[in-house]
Amino acid sequence: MNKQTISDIEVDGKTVFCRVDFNVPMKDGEVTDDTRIKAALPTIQHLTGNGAKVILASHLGRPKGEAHDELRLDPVAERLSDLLGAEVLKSDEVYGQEVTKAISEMERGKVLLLENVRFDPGEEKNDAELAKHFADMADLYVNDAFGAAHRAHASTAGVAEYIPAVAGFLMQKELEVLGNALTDPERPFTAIIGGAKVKDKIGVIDNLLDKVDNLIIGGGLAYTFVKAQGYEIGKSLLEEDKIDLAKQYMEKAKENNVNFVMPEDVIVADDFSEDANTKEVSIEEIPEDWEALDIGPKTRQTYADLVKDSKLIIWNGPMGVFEMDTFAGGTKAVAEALAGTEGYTVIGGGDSAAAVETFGYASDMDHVSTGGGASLEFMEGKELPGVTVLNDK
Ligand SMILES: Nc1ncnc2c1ncn2[C@@H]1O[C@H](COP(=O)(O)OP(=O)(O)O)[C@@H](O)[C@H]1O
Ligand SMILES: O=C(OP(=O)(O)O)[C@H](O)COP(=O)(O)O
Repeated sequence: MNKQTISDIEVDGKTVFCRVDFNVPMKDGEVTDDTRIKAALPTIQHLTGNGAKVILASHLGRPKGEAHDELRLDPVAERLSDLLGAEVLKSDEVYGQEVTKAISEMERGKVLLLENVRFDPGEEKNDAELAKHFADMADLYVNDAFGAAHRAHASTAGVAEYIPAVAGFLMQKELEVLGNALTDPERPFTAIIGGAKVKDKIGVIDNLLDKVDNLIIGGGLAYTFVKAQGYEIGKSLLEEDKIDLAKQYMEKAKENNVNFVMPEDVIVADDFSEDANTKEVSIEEIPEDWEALDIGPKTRQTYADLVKDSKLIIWNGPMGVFEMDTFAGGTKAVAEALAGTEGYTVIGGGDSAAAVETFGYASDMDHVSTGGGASLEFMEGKELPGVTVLNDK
């Protein structure tokens, strides 16, 4: 990586403003999944262990510049404290006198978590005043918030204008794993793209067609491609204005000698519900009033075989409506294949990560990215503002 990291810089005696992505799922005031908090621990422990005062900043949800009690970071501070086995100070302010006082009274090796930075209207506007307030608190900026690296906000980008700025370990790992996968891939290289966000993912497909050996399409995304091939898809998910693009991509796949793999059979349902009537049909036979909500058994086998024979597999987006047991089989089969392959496996995207977690395969994956939107934009070849602002090596 051509950006400086915390390994390149002395932190002893420094006050560090460290942006993390603690945008974690919560229910009734409790953190329900602490993956993102755990992922930031190596950076936090490196800083505290090497004599820095650590100021942590994160967003939670989308409060749009106003304080909302249910989006305060107190439960996150509590969980972080449990994980660190050490006290975590928590401020109710994003910046200001209370914060300044807490920092000046803090000992080295201690951690202070600021309030949800999106309570301040300047955060998402990348307001220079707010960025200066952040920079004034510290000697060094560390960005470890890979999940928010595609946002140009005051705490993810603006602050880096004023003090030295380096990447944390999580940021470094995410960029290296995803970067290596894309720039110097082991082959056969297979990408599996599914889910429902056709608009968001179509750009990734374009970029991946220049890099992969196999491009496997599943989930709701598949049916725009099936339609583009001239088959009827009943009431399955369709992005009408992307049909021409889908055709272009299938052409591009041929030109680039990419094995473009689509479902050959599917599970169709007469209703979008768990107890709908279902049947297995070939892709040419989707009935008019039915919708395809999962890939069928032959397709699962084909996809699993390709995964088994690949050296590198990137997976983004479930193969079916996996939240309903009736349509979870395809996603489960692909997750199982990834868990069993000897190839290197990379999972990106909130729902795919949740699926491997739900099915108990998370620990069998080589890398489960903490960024959904961020990993997609990275794979699309877009610049991530939260990375661009960091100091070059
Ligand atoms: N055949 C399908 N029809 C409709 N929705 C689908 C289908 N297959 C998957 N989905 C839905 O796609 C959603 C996930 O899509 P997406 O957000 O693009 O994935 P990710 O978060 O992994 O990037 C899930 O809620 C799932 O129910
Ligand atoms: O959860 C996040 O994005 P993700 O769901 O795409 O991984 C990040 O914390 C970014 O949050 P945002 O999309 O509100 O800027």
